Amino acid sequence: MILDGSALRDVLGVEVPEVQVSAVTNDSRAVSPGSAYVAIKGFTTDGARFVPQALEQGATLIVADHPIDGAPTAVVPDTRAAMARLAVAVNGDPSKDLTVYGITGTNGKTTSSYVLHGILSSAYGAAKTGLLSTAEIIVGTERRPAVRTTGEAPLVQGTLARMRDEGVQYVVLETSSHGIALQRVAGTHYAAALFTNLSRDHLDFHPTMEDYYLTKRRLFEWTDGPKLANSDDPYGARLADEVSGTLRFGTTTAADYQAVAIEQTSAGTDFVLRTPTMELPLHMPLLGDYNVLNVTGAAAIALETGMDPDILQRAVADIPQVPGRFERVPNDKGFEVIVDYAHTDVGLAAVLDVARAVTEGRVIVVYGAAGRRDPAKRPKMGAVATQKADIGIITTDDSYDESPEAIAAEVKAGAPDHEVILDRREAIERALATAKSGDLVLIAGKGHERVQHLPDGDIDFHDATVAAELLSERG
Ligand SMILES: CC(=O)N[C@H]1[C@@H](OP(=O)(O)OP(=O)(O)OC[C@H]2O[C@@H](n3ccc(=O)[nH]c3=O)[C@H](O)[C@@H]2O)O[C@H](CO)[C@@H](O)[C@@H]1O[C@H](C)C(=O)N[C@@H](C)C(=O)N[C@H](CCC(=O)O)C(=O)O
Ligand SMILES: Nc1ncnc2c1ncn2[C@@H]1O[C@H](COP(=O)(O)OP(=O)(O)OP(=O)(O)O)[C@@H](O)[C@H]1O
Repeated sequence: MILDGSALRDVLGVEVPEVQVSAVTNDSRAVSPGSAYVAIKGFTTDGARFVPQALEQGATLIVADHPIDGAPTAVVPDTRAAMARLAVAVNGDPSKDLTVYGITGTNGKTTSSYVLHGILSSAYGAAKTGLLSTAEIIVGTERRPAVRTTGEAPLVQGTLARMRDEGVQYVVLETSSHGIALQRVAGTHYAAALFTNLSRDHLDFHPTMEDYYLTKRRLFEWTDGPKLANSDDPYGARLADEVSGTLRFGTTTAADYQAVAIEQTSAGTDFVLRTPTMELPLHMPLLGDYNVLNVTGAAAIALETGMDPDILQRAVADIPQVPGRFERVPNDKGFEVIVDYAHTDVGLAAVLDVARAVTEGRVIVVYGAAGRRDPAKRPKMGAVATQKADIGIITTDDSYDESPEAIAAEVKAGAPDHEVILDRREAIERALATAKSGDLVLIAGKGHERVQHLPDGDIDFHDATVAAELLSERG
């Protein structure tokens, strides 16, 4: 849509010069003629520095929190809020025509999002469904890798508009706390919301756990339709108490949607979903207690938004592999090689429990901790790996500008017996060389990711591909 001066004044609620705007971005490098460039004061730099580039590339309007000499500027009190409002308006408020399911929580967002997307695709057809997630953005049958969990508002609203225009109806929007706090999803109409759990993470961004929780709670405050919270989790139980209309899911009798009679089989997991009105036996191809919770939440939201139970039952049986989540690397060596995205102490503990449950042999884990993020979790990850695996090799995750040696030393503080091999390929190679028939090698931390961020720059690295290469080199 093209917004003229008067439409822009309505959207922004401030004085705007007589200009026309057909797109919006906060990245000067992405400005095309007719764009509004929103100059955001970021955590590392000030977007105002890039106004000359934006103008040179054809920006017709600058949105900033202060007047900018020689540029047609709208001065707003909050640039991120203004960007969200512009992104909604310029894309014709796409979420009002879609059924958007928001999924938030510390662990299990991506898995729950894929599970719900898989269920919706089987029930309503792939062409009718979409997904914005950490791993991929899926529009109908087209898939592409995502850059972050919840992109900036122009990406979110632009993708929702494309979905609307291509006939998609049901959209799963993985919603991170950064996404909520930095207004990346502001103005989105959520038809339903799901909360998986909350544990220590992102404390480099949120000053306290309370702030982290309250940020996630906002998603539930915005949602008019069905809201489901995991009542096995203390924060989920609190959320259900605090936001009226929230239903509970979990494995205890406190839950409105309760998973009972859980049995792991070699082909997956069987359980019965006890709902307020029926008992629905379900079989899913996924392993692990946490996936029972992920599927229970997704199934509950599907039923609460009107899905037929028989259709749901078939859809759950057909849930596809989630990229990088307990992903098997096929091989003929007699041991299992699994890639998993677990990158917190809680996630690592959960996936190591699954690894232990499905193997008769030893569990060998290759793991590390990322740079920039909450350093307090590093020794905790070491302690969890020591407690739950037979052999541990500490390696480099995404260290960004932090020293890989220093991060590994912090992890090792919790795992004094674990060897440190900083080169991730070498660490994986050592684990594969150590494994014997019946063992399970778990490569944890990076899941679906295809790039490793290191102090000297980014390199291509995809755990499943590297493991497959090393396995074939071993003959
Ligand atoms: C803390 C955070 O989220 N930061 C994001 C934020 O950075 P920022 O606001 O500090 O931006 P900045 O780098 O200081 O730059 C200021 C402004 O100048 C602009 N700029 C900059 C350079 C240039 O040449 N031209 C230009 O216009 C930038 O686009 C930005 O608007 O805006 C940038 C542009 O969109 C993001 O790239 C950046 O994500 C960083 C890289 C990041 O790592 N974010 C992570 C923490 C994140 O968002 N994670 C969550 C949660 C994941 C989870 O659940 O685990 C997610 O949703 O992915
Ligand atoms: N419900 C859950 N509870 C605890 N751990 C889980 C749960 N679901 C998945 N996990 C573990 O956490 C890892 C990350 O899962 P997933 O990618 O679904 O979470 P996420 O919330 O999307 O993470 P991120 O926000 O970092 O993208 C998985 O690989 C698995 O090991």
